[in-house]
Amino acid sequence: MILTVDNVNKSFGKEKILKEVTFKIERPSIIALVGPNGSGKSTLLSIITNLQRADSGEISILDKENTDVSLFREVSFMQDNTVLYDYLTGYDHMQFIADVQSLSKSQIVETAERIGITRYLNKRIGKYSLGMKQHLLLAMAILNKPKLLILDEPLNGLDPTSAIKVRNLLLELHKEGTSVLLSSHNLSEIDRITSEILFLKKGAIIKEDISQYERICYHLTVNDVSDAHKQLTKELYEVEIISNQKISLFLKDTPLHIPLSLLMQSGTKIVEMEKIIFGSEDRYQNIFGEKDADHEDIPI
Ligand SMILES: Nc1ncnc2c1ncn2[C@@H]1O[C@H](COP(=O)(O)OP(=O)(O)OP(=O)(O)O)[C@@H](O)[C@H]1O
Repeated sequence: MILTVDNVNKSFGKEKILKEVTFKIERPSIIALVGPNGSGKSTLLSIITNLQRADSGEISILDKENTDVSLFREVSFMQDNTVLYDYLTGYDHMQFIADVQSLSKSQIVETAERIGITRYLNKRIGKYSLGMKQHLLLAMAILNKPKLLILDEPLNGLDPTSAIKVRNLLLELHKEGTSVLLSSHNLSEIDRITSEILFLKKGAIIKEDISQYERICYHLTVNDVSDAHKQLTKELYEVEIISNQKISLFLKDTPLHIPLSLLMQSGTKIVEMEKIIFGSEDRYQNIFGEKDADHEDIPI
């Protein structure tokens, strides 16, 4: 068993943040923790990594209690960049971890290369951009090749190219046997990494394999919208007219060529086609919707 979270409760004052949170990671996987701002994701991750105490409940990692100090060699937690010291260099931060865990200098060099931070490793953190800090934090977290890698918003502040690099790195680490538990607001990136999602709603976990909700939608620009709509609905396809030239066609298991040939045989001209995948974003809207005002951002 990689991680067991059993009946975890946590309140701050009168506010109950986590209510009987229970879930397991049984095999090496990538799991995303998703919820609105202030829903308790960071609190849960720091409780799992024993940086905060739960009011009640039990947590074990790799079949040891999460308070077991020997776990620091097998588990890493990437927190936000407030853990970095402005007057130290990136190398100093990596060196500190290497010293504590008896890792070699060559591991620092290799990891820095892998993440692509070598060129600024000797600069002070005060001169790092947000994205550079995120890369360094990630390098620090994977330096010890952990069995369980826990990441709080690893995609925060990354440009699209860097986000793709980080996504590919997480997929590679997973192939190498690392389990990844990450919180993120970037649902389209999450869809590309995993379909296993823990939604945190009003303090409780809703665990879902969202691949069951994944649907592909094609926006088709056609010469005759109402005729195309008629032909497809007659064959029980899910279709919506979105403008006087465009329809949306939702497919789950049917190959695209079947409805397309149906349209062409009935004389419809398809001028343009765009593919859209619906996954966790759809599900997020269903679970949290706009009416869930419990965790609305409060203007300061
Ligand atoms: N040390 C603390 N003392 C009091 N309240 C706290 C403390 N830490 C967090 N909270 C409150 O607990 C709630 C959950 O915070 P948390 O940071 O875990 O949420 P989050 O889901 O990670 O949010 P975000 O997505 O905005 O990062 C918030 O209402 C926050 O104000």
